[in-house]
Amino acid sequence: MADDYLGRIGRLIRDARQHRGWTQLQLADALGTSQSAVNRIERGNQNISLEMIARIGEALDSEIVSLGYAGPMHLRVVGGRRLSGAIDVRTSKNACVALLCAALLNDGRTILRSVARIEEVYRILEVLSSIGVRARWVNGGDLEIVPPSRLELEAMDTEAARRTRSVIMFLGPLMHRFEQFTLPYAGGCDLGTRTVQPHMTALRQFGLEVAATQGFYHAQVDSSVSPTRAIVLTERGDTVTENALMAAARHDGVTVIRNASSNYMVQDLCFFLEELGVKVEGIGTTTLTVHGVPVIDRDVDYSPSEDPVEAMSLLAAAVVTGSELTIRRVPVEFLEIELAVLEEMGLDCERGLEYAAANGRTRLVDLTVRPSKLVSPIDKIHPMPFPGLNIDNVPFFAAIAASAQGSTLIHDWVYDNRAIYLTELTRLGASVKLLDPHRVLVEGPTRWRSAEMMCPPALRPAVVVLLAMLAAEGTSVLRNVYVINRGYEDLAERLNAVGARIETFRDI
Ligand SMILES: CC(=O)N[C@H]1[C@@H](OP(=O)(O)OP(=O)(O)OC[C@H]2O[C@@H](n3ccc(=O)[nH]c3=O)[C@H](O)[C@@H]2O)O[C@H](CO)[C@@H](O)[C@@H]1O
Ligand SMILES: C=C(OP(=O)(O)O)C(=O)O
Repeated sequence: MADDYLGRIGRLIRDARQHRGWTQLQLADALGTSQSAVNRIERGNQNISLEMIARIGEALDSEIVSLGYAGPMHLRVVGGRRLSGAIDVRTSKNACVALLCAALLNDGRTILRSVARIEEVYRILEVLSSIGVRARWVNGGDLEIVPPSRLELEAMDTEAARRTRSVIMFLGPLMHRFEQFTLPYAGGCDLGTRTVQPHMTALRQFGLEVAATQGFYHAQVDSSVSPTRAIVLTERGDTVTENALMAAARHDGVTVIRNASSNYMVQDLCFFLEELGVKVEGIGTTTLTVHGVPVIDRDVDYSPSEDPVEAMSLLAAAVVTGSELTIRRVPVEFLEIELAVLEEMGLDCERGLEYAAANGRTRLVDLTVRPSKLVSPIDKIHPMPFPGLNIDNVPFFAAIAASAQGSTLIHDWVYDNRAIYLTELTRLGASVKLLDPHRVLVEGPTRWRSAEMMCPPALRPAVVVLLAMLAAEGTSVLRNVYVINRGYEDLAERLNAVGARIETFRDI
């Protein structure tokens, strides 16, 4: 009976794969497994988990194989366990999505190496595929992107586009291809108001005018307009800097961008533009000078760098569980302030020798974190644009502060809502008092207790809750973790490999 069941599922998978026109190897690549494993699955010779069936369904875009509707994913966490061993940091969501948008600048073939397999990337891939871009996984984890001679913008998958904030970065590349186009409003984490006005102000100097009506941006480009002086960004934002860079990349002339973000994803984009033949001066500073190239048609390979925010998340996992854990491939330049603050709080951690990331530019270290008696910092924790403490790392300080002796003031001036979500930690036993929408006071240390709860609708606070569950004795349940999968690849499996016990389950 069981064999028959496996055989039937195998045949369904084979049919769906053939329908998609994929080889077994292509499916294996998409799943990060071997061709022989796919062969065994298709012949019914392999036990297959519900999770794997859901992944195959997603990869093949087949409702049959996903057993109808694969519902939201949840996590069951058996907490109170120490982590140990070593875990690698993967490539960053924020660089990967920017580079996928930047691939639209190139008429040639772009290969991005070891791209994070995360929902945010999947959404951008869905948008790219819907407009005719050939985007496919190759070599197990690389992405090959080849734009068609004409993008079919009218066919855009607007539902996928609305689920990400990153689609706003289509503005810069599309300006070079169309005099008129329409994009849906950008989504992303629910963090309160996130204006796109700085994007419009910057791109206006390249002739872009945007009218926003009924959920869409209607863009109009006057190609006779070009910047007559330096573009001064009204905010030192990451994606606005990336949009200005992409507009400048194919602008026939030299563009100076001031008040630019020099954050990690912006640096990755600059390195990629250099591969495309666009000279960028001032990388790592707040003034970027871009020597544009009107036509870019190159076959290029680029390796996005490791994610500093994932590194911070893993470090926080070690701290809250009182573990000794080595976090490998940490992009240390983008974690310097965080480490300095943590060392002041008493964190025992050791850095190995620096080595270069696969892009040859970003500096990495392996970092070993040891169980430490932490005390609260004297000054408040607050973010600043790079090289300040990373805005996306602030939430992790809530979990760390809850593990430290004393009270810590966390001031997230950037986002309207993110600090509010940190109060969810009280359900797991922490003392987190909301002073106003931007400030929380955390009193530690905490005796964590298990709980069952929904994910807050924001990526970093959701991961912070998961980390607290790892620390809490007993079994916790975290429901609807799409928001975590938006930015982290196989987080549960990878934490399990260093000693966590997290089970994934779905409503079917
Ligand atoms: C895809 C991507 O790369 N997303 C990142 C990017 O989003 P992104 O670049 O889209 O960030 P936003 O433009 O939303 O800026 C974040 C917030 O910071 C405020 N702000 C920003 C800069 C500044 O100089 N002054 C200021 O007030 C903005 O008004 C906004 O409220 O940057 C954010 C801030 O680092 C990160 O949280 C996101 O993970
Ligand atoms: C806020 C974040 O992402 P996004 O800009 O994609 O919403 C984040 O990465 O924490």
